[in-house]
Amino acid sequence: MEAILKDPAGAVIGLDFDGTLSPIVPDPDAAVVHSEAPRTLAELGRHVRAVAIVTGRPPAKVLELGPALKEVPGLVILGHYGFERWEDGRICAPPPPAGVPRAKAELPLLLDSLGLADVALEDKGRAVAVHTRRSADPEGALAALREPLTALAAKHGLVVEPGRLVLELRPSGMDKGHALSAFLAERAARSVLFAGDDLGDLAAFDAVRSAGLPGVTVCSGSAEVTELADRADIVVDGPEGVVALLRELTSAFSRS
Ligand SMILES: O=P(O)(O)OC[C@H]1O[C@H](O[C@H]2O[C@H](CO)[C@@H](O)[C@H](O)[C@H]2O)[C@H](O)[C@@H](O)[C@@H]1O
Repeated sequence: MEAILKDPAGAVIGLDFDGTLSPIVPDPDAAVVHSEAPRTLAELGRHVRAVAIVTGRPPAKVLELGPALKEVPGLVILGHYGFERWEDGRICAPPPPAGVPRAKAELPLLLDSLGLADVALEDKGRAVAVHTRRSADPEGALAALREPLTALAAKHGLVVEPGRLVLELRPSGMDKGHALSAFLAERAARSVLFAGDDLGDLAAFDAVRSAGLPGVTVCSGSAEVTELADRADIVVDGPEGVVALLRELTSAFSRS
């Protein structure tokens, strides 16, 4: 953190969305960005080299759940684990893989055969997520789904990305670590801070460690995922704690 405080103009700040900038809620479509996050990111952005949201969500969805983020100067959203990028009001995205609609078409029958009709599907375009948060037995449903979804993903050239009571079928070849590393190089970062809450953020933590730069990893803590806290430099209390930390950083930059 010392390097970031000394030289904010060289710092890149990477932030996950769900569970980090947006509190976890039962319905993925009902998630909203923390009310103070857009203003905080705008203020932070005035001091640092770049602020990027690095998320498993499509960028368009992030902007739907946090419309005020569109007004944050210079903000970049690396969505779908880095496959899609939003910047300056434009989305850059390669064509979605054919395996996703094929896997999605097979899901209802598979879920039915497993007796798991109460799980929720999230069509993400470039991926499809199976959520168990609102099931009668969320952990049991997740365990029952792991093997059949892995087989379905393999059949259609996809991989399974595990998350908070969710298993997502998505294309391989990209993760938050690759996305963050490429962004650090692009911006010639001199230091980096990344905050996340979920298993998909571990790749970004690894990218911070291997960047060859002074780096800070922040865990947006929850009782649901403990792996990140063990590997983080700083643990804060959920999105409220993340926003408070970013505010403190901005105040420190303003004072110096
Ligand atoms: O990379 P992220 O920004 O953390 O996105 C990861 C997944 O987040 C979303 O699911 C999670 O948040 C939901 C809303 O709070 C919650 O209902 C769900 O249980 C969580 O797993 C999102 O729906 C997924 O598409 C993202 O991949």
